[in-house]
This record gives sequence, structure tokens and C-alpha cells, in this order.
Amino acid sequence: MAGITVAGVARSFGEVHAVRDASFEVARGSVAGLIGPNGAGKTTLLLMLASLLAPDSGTIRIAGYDPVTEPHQVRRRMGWMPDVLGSWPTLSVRVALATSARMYGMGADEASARAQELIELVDLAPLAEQATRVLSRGQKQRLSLARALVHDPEVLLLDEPASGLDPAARAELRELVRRLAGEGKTILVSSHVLAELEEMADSAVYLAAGATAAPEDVARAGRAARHWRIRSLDAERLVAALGAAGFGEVAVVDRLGAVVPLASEQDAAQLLAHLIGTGVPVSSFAPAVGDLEHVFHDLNRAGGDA
Ligand SMILES: Nc1ncnc2c1ncn2[C@@H]1O[C@H](COP(=O)(O)OP(=O)(O)OP(=O)(O)O)[C@@H](O)[C@H]1O
Repeated sequence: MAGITVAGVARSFGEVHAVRDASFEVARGSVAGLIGPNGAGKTTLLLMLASLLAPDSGTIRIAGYDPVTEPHQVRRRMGWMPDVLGSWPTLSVRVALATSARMYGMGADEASARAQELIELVDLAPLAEQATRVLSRGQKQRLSLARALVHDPEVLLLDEPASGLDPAARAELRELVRRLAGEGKTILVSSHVLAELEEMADSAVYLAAGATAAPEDVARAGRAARHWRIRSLDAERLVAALGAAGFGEVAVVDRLGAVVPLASEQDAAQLLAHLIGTGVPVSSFAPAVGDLEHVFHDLNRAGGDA
């Protein structure tokens, strides 16, 4: 059984069709990225998965339970990290976490032990006795993640968890998410930072104008023509060789090298062999953007053309 199953889910707010048709599965013990432009319906979808908003139609299962008819079962097994932490501003980090733990039915001693574990897990020890209102945005994100983990849930829903985090904290978040998935948790993460998701997610759910992209469209987008960035120790020779190779127009030449549109991985392999064969000192040859970003742009372009 999948950790998360969504089939034909829709939700409107009056005339606004925030989610029109969402269908996807996230395998147990895996991380899925939830990707979509602003206003695509990501937060609305996550709220429905978290049992905080009822769908108008469709079915959702979280660890096998229905958030509409079995919200208590879902909340026991699901941790929700909202994009903005709404919390008790005057409580200390430690007391806020212990209070959350008490709300899940833990006794006082168990709750304070859990608070201590979580403070260490998200690296908030030096701030444990501070009121939560004095935390920086990134520190609040870490507290919010700790709160989502209080009851050791099977399924985690993270809405923009990396927002406001510095690069070191982002790297720690990635590691933590991977570790939690390794322990068997099912994790759905929404983020606009696709390079971030690239390193963290096993799969991706693309949402545009309230609808998830069909798997065949995602596969097609993955195979579509894309830009490759090529660097050489001798930029002039590279540009001359590219012109002569006839693989397509060089799109950009800048201090980071040349960017060339190529129809397929086969073309990329052939061009690389050609450049090396003609003696161009190539120092780097790679897709200009990651796979997720490539698919995201291609799907949005295709959606815009429709
Ligand atoms: N409570 C509400 N009442 C009316 N409209 C809403 C409500 N919540 C969301 N919407 C609308 O539904 C659409 C989807 O919003 P949602 O917040 O789910 O998008 P999102 O993908 O999370 O966007 P972002 O990436 O900008 O956070 C938007 O047009 C939004 O204005």
C-alpha cells in the first residue's frame, strides 16, 4: 500500500477552482516533490491531505486512512509542516515542543524527553529556552519541522520547508528528510527550489492550474529537447567547433561557457565525442538545469500552448 494516495481530488473556493483534478501516489518510505507555479494549488492540496480542508470530490488515503471520514487516524500518523509557523509566541522552544507532545497524549516526562530529542535533531539547543517569537525565519522553520515530527508520524507533509534556510541548514534539512525516508516515512515536500528537491526527492508530482500532470506527459517532457552547458579551457575554439558541428544554434556564450539546445541524450553524447575528437579542451558538459526544472518548464510551456 502506498503511503499517500490521491485520486481525482478537486476543491473550489467559490468561483476559484484551486484544485481541479489531482491524482498521484507516493510510495511508502519515499520522498516526493510537489512542484507547481504560484497559485497552482499546492497548499490547498496539502491542506486536504492533512485533513484540514475537505475536498469537494475525489479520494485521499494517508497511510491507508481517509482524512474526511477518519481524521483522527490520519492526524495520529501524519505530521504537517505549514509554510508559515503559527505558534505560541511567548512559549520557549522547549515548552512549545513539550506542549505539542502533550497534545498527542504523552505524559509530562515523556513529553519533555521528546522535546529534548527534537531540539537536538533540528539543532535548536542554544535557543531552547528562548521565546519562539524571537526566532529568525530559518529557526522558526526548524521548530516547525520539529513540531511536525513530535508524534513520530508515518507520513510527513512539508510545505516549503527550505524557505528561509541558509545553505548549511538546507543541506541539513535534505539529509534529515532522506534519513526519515530511510526509516520508512513517506514524505511529500512542496518547494519552489527545484535544485533542492532534485537532491532530496525520489519522484515528483507536477501541479499546474489545479491539475496533476499525467505520467505520460511527464515522461515526454523528460525526453524533450533541452539546453546543455559546455565549458572549455579554450572558449573561442569551443564556439568555433560548435558552429562547425551543426548540432544547433549556440544559445548563449558567457563566462560559464556555451549553452546549446540538443534534442536528446544521444545528440549530447555525439556532440561531446565530436568536441573531444576535434581537440577542444572540454572541462564540463552537463544539462543547463536539473531534470525537475527541465520538466517543470516544458510542462508549463505545453500547458500555455494548449
Ligand atoms: N481560502 C481561499 N479562498 C479563496 N481562494 C483561495 C483560498 N485558498 C486558496 N485560494 C486560491 O486557490 C488558488 C491556489 O492557491 P494555493 O495557495 O493552493 O496555491 P500554491 O500552489 O500553494 O501557491 P504558492 O506557490 O504561491 O504558495 C489560488 O488562486 C488562491 O488564490
